[in-house]
Amino acid sequence: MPQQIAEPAVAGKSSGPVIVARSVLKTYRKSATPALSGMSVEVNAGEFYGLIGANGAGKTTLISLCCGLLSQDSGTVLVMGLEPRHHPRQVKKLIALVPQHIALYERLTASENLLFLGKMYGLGGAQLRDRVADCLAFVQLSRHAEQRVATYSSGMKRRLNLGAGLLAEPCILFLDEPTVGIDIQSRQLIYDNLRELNRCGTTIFYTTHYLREAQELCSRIGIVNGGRLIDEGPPELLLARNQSGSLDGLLLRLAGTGPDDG
Ligand SMILES: Nc1ncnc2c1ncn2[C@@H]1O[C@H](COP(=O)(O)OP(=O)(O)OP(=O)(O)O)[C@@H](O)[C@H]1O
Repeated sequence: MPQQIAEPAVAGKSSGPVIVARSVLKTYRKSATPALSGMSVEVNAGEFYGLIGANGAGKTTLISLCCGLLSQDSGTVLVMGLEPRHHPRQVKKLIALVPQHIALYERLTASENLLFLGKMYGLGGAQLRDRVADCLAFVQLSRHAEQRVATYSSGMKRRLNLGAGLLAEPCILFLDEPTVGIDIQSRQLIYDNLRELNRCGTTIFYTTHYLREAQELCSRIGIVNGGRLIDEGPPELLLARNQSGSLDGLLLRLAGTGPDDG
């Protein structure tokens, strides 16, 4: 079982959607086709929401908009009622992003990485040291706290990447393919950690290519194709409604066989 982690201050106490995207359009500069072409999705407080879709479907773009890293061309994006592009600082206090790439300093130890990041979040002193210890324990890396990240396996780096995302006790955790390329043992540990976080009230918005994983973890799944949501629902309803035995089959049928299918 993962370590208990403190419940976020506001999470679980509000009801209604905490993430809203409405008719969002986004085309990258110099790109001929839109990355998002009328994306609409709502995620409620306390949900474990999974977004699945082919490469290039628009998942990372949506997360980047929600985290205030990009601006949409039109449409609405709200995170806990705030527009990330207009209130990036307030939104950043409420959320954390665990990106697809490993965002860690290889030459620093695990604790040094988290201490550095914690200071950037405005934490300090005993509070910061406690948070670092809690986050390392949560991802079961306490024993390797003083080891340089360069010596970590990819699974350990992924776990530390997740631990880093939890430092500021976010109300909403955005995870962009957090388990890509890691072994089943480390993946299982991450699943346990995420379930525990969600049980404690953290809303999780998550993208993955491991469809079984989405089916196992998520209370609701959205299927995105060509920059818009084409179906969504609890996994079992989604499968029943589409008379499909597996999410793989459903995704292939609804979203085509690959990113070039249009
Ligand atoms: N910085 C960028 N500049 C131009 N085009 C981009 C940029 N980032 C993404 N795109 C394009 O936007 C579309 C959506 O990309 P996005 O990364 O959001 O998809 P994704 O669903 O997250 O894909 P993956 O599963 O491969 O991570 C793709 O066509 C992609 O080529």
